[in-house]
Amino acid sequence: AAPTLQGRQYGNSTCRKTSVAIIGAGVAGITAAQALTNQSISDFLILEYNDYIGGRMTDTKFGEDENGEPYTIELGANWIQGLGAEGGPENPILTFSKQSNLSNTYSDFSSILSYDWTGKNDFTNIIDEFEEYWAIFEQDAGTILTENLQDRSLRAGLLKSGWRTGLDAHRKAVEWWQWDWETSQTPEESSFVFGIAGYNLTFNQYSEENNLCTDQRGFNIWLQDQAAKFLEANDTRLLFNTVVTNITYSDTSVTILNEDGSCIEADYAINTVSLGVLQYDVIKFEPELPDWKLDSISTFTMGTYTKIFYQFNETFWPDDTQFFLYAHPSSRGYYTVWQSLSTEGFFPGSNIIFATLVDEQSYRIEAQDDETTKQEGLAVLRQMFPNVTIPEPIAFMYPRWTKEPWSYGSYSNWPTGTTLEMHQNLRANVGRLYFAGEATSAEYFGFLHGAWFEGQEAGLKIAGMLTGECREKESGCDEYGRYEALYGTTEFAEWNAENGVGVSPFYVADPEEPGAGAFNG
Ligand SMILES: Cc1cc2nc3c(=O)[nH]c(=O)nc-3n(C[C@H](O)[C@H](O)[C@H](O)COP(=O)(O)OP(=O)(O)OC[C@H]3O[C@@H](n4cnc5c(N)ncnc54)[C@H](O)[C@@H]3O)c2cc1C
Repeated sequence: AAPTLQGRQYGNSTCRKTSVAIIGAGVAGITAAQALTNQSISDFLILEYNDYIGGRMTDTKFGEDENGEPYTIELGANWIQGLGAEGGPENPILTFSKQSNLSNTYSDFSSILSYDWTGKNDFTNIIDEFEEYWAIFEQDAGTILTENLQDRSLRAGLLKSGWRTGLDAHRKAVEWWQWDWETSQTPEESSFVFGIAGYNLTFNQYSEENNLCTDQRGFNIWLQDQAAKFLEANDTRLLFNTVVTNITYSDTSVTILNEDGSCIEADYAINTVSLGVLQYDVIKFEPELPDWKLDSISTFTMGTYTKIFYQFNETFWPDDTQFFLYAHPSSRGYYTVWQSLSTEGFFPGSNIIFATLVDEQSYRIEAQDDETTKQEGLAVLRQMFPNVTIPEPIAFMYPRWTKEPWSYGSYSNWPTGTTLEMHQNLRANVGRLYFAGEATSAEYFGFLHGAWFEGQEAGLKIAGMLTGECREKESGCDEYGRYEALYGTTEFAEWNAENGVGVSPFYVADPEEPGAGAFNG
């Protein structure tokens, strides 16, 4: 039966009681629970939509090996990004991966060949060229940051540095490989300052190295192993297949209603659902979330990153190369990056290769059937390798991240003109309801380690408030800071003729009052 609100008994003894309710068993939810456990708080419940620990770190079985066994492939997060260098911190995801003996292989981005509609065509020199511009626009972003100048789009930053694609398909492909492939959005859609800062905080602070998980237990095994340190098998505090539909919050408690009619009454709650889930209004909040919260939820963006997997009966591409860059003559981002798994260190002999599409291209293929997409990719491969007779694949699949009701997209991004204050409002609690996850990380949005640190911080803050003992030194154990009004730079009085606006933007022509709209007399 469809769940209704009628069976709801808030504050009534039929609600299960707990100190802390955690919504989501992804990275942030598990680390929040671990932080609570480490502060001796064991009275929590984790409510999870799916039936596994991992959230957007999720895998599936695909194709088959020579023994007829399927491969485990990652549909979501796949890399440990920014491993860490000597003298600097180690990425916590690497630390946990080591504890789980996770199989992973270094992604060598210089192992790349380039192609276009004519077949093989070496334009990899443009990659080096782009990196020279990077050194310039990175400096510009730093100046904007330190001097509190106005943010602009990454596109504006690129143009200012002198980088141009014009209509050149090869330059567009290189730009896509260097930017969109990482952030899942275009330079037009991305903040210049926070895009570059986010990049540096991961790849300069840790290192530029990325390792791809090839573990046949699935990437999320490391998170399951961490969870097993404080959750028992079939722990009754972990509720799978539990879909939260309503949250009632106040300064004294949080009550949560689930789709199955059950309810939870908690002293505190941590909501770790994705920004996409928040944007789709899946969960009804009571009272309605305040304006400053709704503004931040609607400002930050959720990108989509789609991996399209093909298995063939042979490896017809060079099996010593990891990446294949393809420039389509007119469509930017059209099957631009292909990644071989049939390569030493990955799944050699698997004959598996996958393409990545993001953003508008992802939305386009999510709206069409599998067969159409399969044929599009095959047509691209046939352009890339004109001398090979490319057969139909023996296995094919791709996920539709934008349509997943527990994710609605892949990971977040900062649009042009955002501020740290606007972002802080995404992190800030409302009453006793807290928020954590990849998107609430100002430092590492979009990454596993971002979710990790944010879950930990929310858990520690709440533990501090419950026990009166603060472990969270830097940001404190009270509520998150918030900014209820965020002002721009242009005062209303500056809307005047001197600045080029001689007519009031609120003026509507009125025959009774001719000329009434003019400013300044
Ligand atoms: C395609 C893709 C590729 C990526 N690649 C990388 C990568 O290579 N490296 C990297 O570091 N990061 C990568 N990421 C990002 C990384 O996966 C995320 O940053 C991270 O997993 C987010 O963790 P989280 O805990 O914030 O959110 P989630 O993992 O989304 O956890 C939230 C949990 O809440 C649950 N939930 C949602 N709605 C409800 C509800 N109504 N009721 C109950 N439960 C609910 C969800 O099922 C989920 O388990 C990638 C993501 C995607 C999708």
